[in-house]
Amino acid sequence: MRRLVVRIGPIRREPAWLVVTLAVCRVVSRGARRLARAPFGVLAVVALAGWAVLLTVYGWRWWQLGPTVVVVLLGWRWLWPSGFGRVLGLPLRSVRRGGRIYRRQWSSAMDASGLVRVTEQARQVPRLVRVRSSRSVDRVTVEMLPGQVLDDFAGVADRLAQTFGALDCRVHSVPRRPHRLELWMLIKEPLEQIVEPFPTTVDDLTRGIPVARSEDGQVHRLVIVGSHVLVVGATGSGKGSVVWSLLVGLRPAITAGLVRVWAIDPKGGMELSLGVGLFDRFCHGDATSASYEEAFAVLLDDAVTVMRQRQDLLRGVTRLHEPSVDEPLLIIVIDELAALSGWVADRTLKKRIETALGLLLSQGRAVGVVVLGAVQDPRKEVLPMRDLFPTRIALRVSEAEQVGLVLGQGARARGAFADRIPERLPGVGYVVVDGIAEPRRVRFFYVTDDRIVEAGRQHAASVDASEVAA
Ligand SMILES: Nc1ncnc2c1ncn2[C@@H]1O[C@H](COP(=O)(O)OP(=O)(O)OP(=O)(O)O)[C@@H](O)[C@H]1O
Repeated sequence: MRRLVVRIGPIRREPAWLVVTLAVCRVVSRGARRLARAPFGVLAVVALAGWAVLLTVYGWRWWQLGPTVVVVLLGWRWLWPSGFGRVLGLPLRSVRRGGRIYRRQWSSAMDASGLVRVTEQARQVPRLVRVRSSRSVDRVTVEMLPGQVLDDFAGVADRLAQTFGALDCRVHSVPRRPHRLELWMLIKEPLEQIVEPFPTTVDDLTRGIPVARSEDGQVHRLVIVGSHVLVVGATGSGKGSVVWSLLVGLRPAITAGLVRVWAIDPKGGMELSLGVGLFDRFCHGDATSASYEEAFAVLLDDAVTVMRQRQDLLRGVTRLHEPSVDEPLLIIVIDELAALSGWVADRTLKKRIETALGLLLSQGRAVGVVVLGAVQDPRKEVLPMRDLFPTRIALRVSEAEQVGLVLGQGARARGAFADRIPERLPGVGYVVVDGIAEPRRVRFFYVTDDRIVEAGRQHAASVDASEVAA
């Protein structure tokens, strides 16, 4: 008798009963975990069980079960729509879209995109593992064939999007699963809505400050400890929202004395002055200074001095500084980097600024002196040290070539189309962190002027209160 077997990927073959049992166990345990996180879901199950007991005691009627379930589900959906969506709505949507759209066309879509391997013995198709849908994105997990890499899929992302009727397709690696990847099929623009800032705590300094929402609806965190951050974007692309999402999110750590901010605003203080309450030092040009670039050079030289002192202190003790009240993380915020590197007319000053910046960018992060810089134009003659920033963010840029200059060669081929971000979506951009293959598309928080001022006020009030207490 022939045994029924199910193909699992290109290599393994397992009996069907084992695959089905494992799948059922996975669905039940996932459902139970989701339910445990949804109080109304637990309540609904308890209510249904109670009702069933009552019906049994007073005479069980099968037809009564249907209306009971409907009433409970409607009540749940009405009273707690988000929990209902998470526990029931989205899993059902995942099953429906997974079956109707992806599984049905999978094999032919892989074929049409050149991802199928045909040998004399077999025709090997990358395996569709599962589909998880949110309202705007379908995350399709795929097991690649031996020898395939993420770039093979990234190269045909446009074709895959077109085949499955998505607006766009992004390819992401799966942590700790080198054989798998995720295709994020965008059903509708997930970053259309403005994102309100999230509250932060001191602990977020090490976990990463929440600064944005990513396409799958998750909060995106930016780790500034041990990393310089470069923000590039055309005028009006929302560079300010990146800077302020981070600085306002850092407010608890600033108040706790774990972070100090020195800010340089070459645009005469127009960009950063609202947050002056959060800064330890604030340096900007004005009409009365003959050469305000000199002031920028002094600030950068002082930062280099702090860096040197830290190096003496930490040499032989640790390779990565941990922020403390005695030795806080020092963040140098520079609103327009080009004004410091490319546009300085005085040659001596230009050299001095470039030397200080180069030293900070090449040696500062290990000892807790980091740079957060924004710039409109990423070309080498304007920003010679752009490669020294481990975290790079490209908001809307004007030309396709600029994407590679900011995010690294190949980033655009992996789906970072920063040149295609529409003007109506300021604050949307791609983030690349050294060591992580693919860029993430996110929308940064919309931080109003009032919030920035409020953050400065909160900081000042806490400092005053602690001084009075002392
Ligand atoms: N994350 C965001 N969400 C929604 N709107 C935003 C966001 N960021 C910025 N905006 C809006 O976009 C406009 C331009 O923003 P911003 O001034 O930060 O751009 P910029 O890149 O700093 O421009 P410039 O280089 O000219 O200073 C502002 O009107 C702002 O309200």
